[in-house]
Amino acid sequence: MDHPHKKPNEVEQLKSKLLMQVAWYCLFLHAMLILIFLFVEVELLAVFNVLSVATWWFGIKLLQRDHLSLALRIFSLEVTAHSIVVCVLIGTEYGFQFYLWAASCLLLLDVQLKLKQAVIWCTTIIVLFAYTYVGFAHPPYVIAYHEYAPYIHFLNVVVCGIPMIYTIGLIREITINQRKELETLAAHDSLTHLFNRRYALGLIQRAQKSCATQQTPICVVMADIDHFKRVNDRYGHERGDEVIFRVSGQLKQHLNSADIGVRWGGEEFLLVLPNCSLAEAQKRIENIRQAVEAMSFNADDLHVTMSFGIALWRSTQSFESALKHADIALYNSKHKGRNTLTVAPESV
Ligand SMILES: Nc1nc2c(ncn2[C@@H]2O[C@H](COP(=O)(O)OP(=O)(O)OP(=O)(O)O)[C@@H](O)[C@H]2O)c(=O)[nH]1
Repeated sequence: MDHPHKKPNEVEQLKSKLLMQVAWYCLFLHAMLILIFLFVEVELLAVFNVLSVATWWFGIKLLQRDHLSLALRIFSLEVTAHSIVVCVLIGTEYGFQFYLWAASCLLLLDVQLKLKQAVIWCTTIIVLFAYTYVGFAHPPYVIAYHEYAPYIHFLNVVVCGIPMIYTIGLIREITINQRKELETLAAHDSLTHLFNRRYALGLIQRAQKSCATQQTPICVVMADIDHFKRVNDRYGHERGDEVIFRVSGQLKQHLNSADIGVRWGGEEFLLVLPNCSLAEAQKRIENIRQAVEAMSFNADDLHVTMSFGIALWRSTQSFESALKHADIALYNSKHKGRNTLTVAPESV
């Protein structure tokens, strides 16, 4: 449900900004057209352009008050009516009917319009576009400088086409970026930015399959911050969060791109190390242990240590079984007095 204080939608904000620029551009364009139509003596079209300037001005005011949807509908109506009137009066030779495509695209940008309604309206506009070639072949007016009609036609097609491509391209980019952002949010834990448990399970299974195919070893490590409850109790929950965040950063620094670092629980982490032998895993985890032990925090007397349990994940074994062995090894590390690592006996 929408909350009054929710962050404004980035696509809607961008649409509003773009539309404001387009609206000012159209307002000046129509103002110029007043002069041009007076010059070529089609006074009726000059009058229509006065109405258009007023409409675009009104639309700009609506945009300034954040009425994007209403502004889009008014702009679309103006462009449709204007194109049809011009085609009725001077025919299709000048290419003004192409603005009907722009009107149709404007309506599609209105997300408050239901898709079904938008499709019906847009189809109607496109049918009108097609009809202009049939219905307005013999216009009542032949304007002065008629020989320039092909050039004006060319210009109108370009003026309609480029902004449409630009706008759709930009919205495409934002949509892709937003999808990536959502994927990152769904995959990571918000405090540590390590993978979350749910997302990591898929990664872990694929990593194990790949190691089994290539017949390379893979290790599973359970890690836990020692006496973390004391940190919370003595320094407060906020400082506790900072410790979890900084320790996670330390873990990340020691992970390769193929490794999978997961926040498994509150102060408990799972590391899956593909293409890594038991001996290599022991060496790497010992480095992490020493790095965590050497960390300093904002509170001078605060120091933390970590305990680890390492298991080799055999290709015949399920993940749950490898995890259980690593968990028991971690328990043994705790039992031995913490700040140490233990290899699961089954792995040796
Ligand atoms: N600040 C903070 N604390 C958390 C978070 N998640 C879990 N905790 C706390 O972490 C503590 C974990 O305590 P225990 O599981 O008893 O273990 P421990 O005190 O670390 O002791 P050992 O594991 O036996 O060394 C609990 O007090 C939880 O409330 C978190 O996101 N932030």
